[in-house]
Amino acid sequence: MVLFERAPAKINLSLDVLGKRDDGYHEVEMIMTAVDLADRVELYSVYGDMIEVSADNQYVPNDERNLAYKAALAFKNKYQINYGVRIEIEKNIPVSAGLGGGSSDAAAVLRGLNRMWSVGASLEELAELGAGIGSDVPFCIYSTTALGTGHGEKIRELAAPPPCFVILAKPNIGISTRSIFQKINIEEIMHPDTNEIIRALEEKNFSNLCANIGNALETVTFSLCPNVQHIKERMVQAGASGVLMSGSGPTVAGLVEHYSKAKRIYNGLRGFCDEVYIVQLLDRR
Ligand SMILES: C[C@@](CO)(OP(=O)(O)O)[C@H](O)COP(=O)(O)OP(=O)(O)OC[C@H]1O[C@@H](n2ccc(N)nc2=O)[C@H](O)[C@@H]1O
Ligand SMILES: Nc1ncnc2c1ncn2[C@@H]1O[C@H](COP(=O)(O)OP(=O)(O)O)[C@@H](O)[C@H]1O
Repeated sequence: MVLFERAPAKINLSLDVLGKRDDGYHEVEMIMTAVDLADRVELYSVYGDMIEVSADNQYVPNDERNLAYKAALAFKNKYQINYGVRIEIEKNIPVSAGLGGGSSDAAAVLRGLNRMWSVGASLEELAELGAGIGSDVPFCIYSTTALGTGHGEKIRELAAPPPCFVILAKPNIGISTRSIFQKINIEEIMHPDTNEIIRALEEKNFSNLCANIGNALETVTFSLCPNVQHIKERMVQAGASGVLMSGSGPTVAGLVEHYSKAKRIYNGLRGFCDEVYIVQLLDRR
């Protein structure tokens, strides 16, 4: 048997850090929404009790370090499944980019194995299981628009953003989420107004949304990688209505209402930045 799952990337519309916790994580408040740039995850049932994983990207490990492997192992343990699975991942989401690609692959494996082995777990149960794999996995189980609290794993669905185009620009550097969190100085960071963003989503007010989006981790990533700040400034100058870094970076996301403007900004950034995409939001509620 073979089945496939789409694993969409996410962007942050906000990311606020409220404080450091005793378990080493940071208490966050962040709004995320899924976009239509996605990995393709194929699941093959195989004889025996093995988990095999392969991804067509040199930066992604093809062993038990792969988040998709971890998801399959967690699923088999939780539901006491003795079957084997081969996971093949077509990577389209840039790696270590702040776009949640690995987390989305893990979430896709949980959803897919739930179908393949007819376990009948609810999405809430899969999200709870996913929280043990990574902070972003619960969001990726739903891949809509949501507020993430705790260390990001507590998910509350929000109203969908107004339809828009998003330019994603990723410079050729990978960012370690852990190292960015380690360097935060809580006294120095900016705090986006999460409630204003939620209100803008509820009112489908594009300009208020763009005026309020923001990411507390930008200060840290910009100081380590000034190129990320340059890309943000270029997008603002080029006329994007709202611009912020996604997650811990280095991808910068620019929001615009019309495709023609997205295309102009895209053309201006290519040649200056290695990977540039125009994507749309997945959440069309
Ligand atoms: C900050 C976000 C925003 O989406 O960054 P990106 O990965 O997208 O850049 C995510 O929540 C990341 O989630 P994820 O990539 O799953 O990270 P995890 O494996 O849970 O955490 C990696 C490491 O980052 C630090 N960490 C992560 C989340 C958090 N709320 N506080 C932290 O301090 C911890 O040191 C942790 O060991
Ligand atoms: N299936 C996977 N896809 C991408 N990266 C993975 C995967 N499994 C493990 N990783 C590792 O996880 C790290 C973060 O990857 P990724 O999820 O792309 O970053 P981010 O959370 O910044 O979007 C990388 O070091 C990568 O090698």
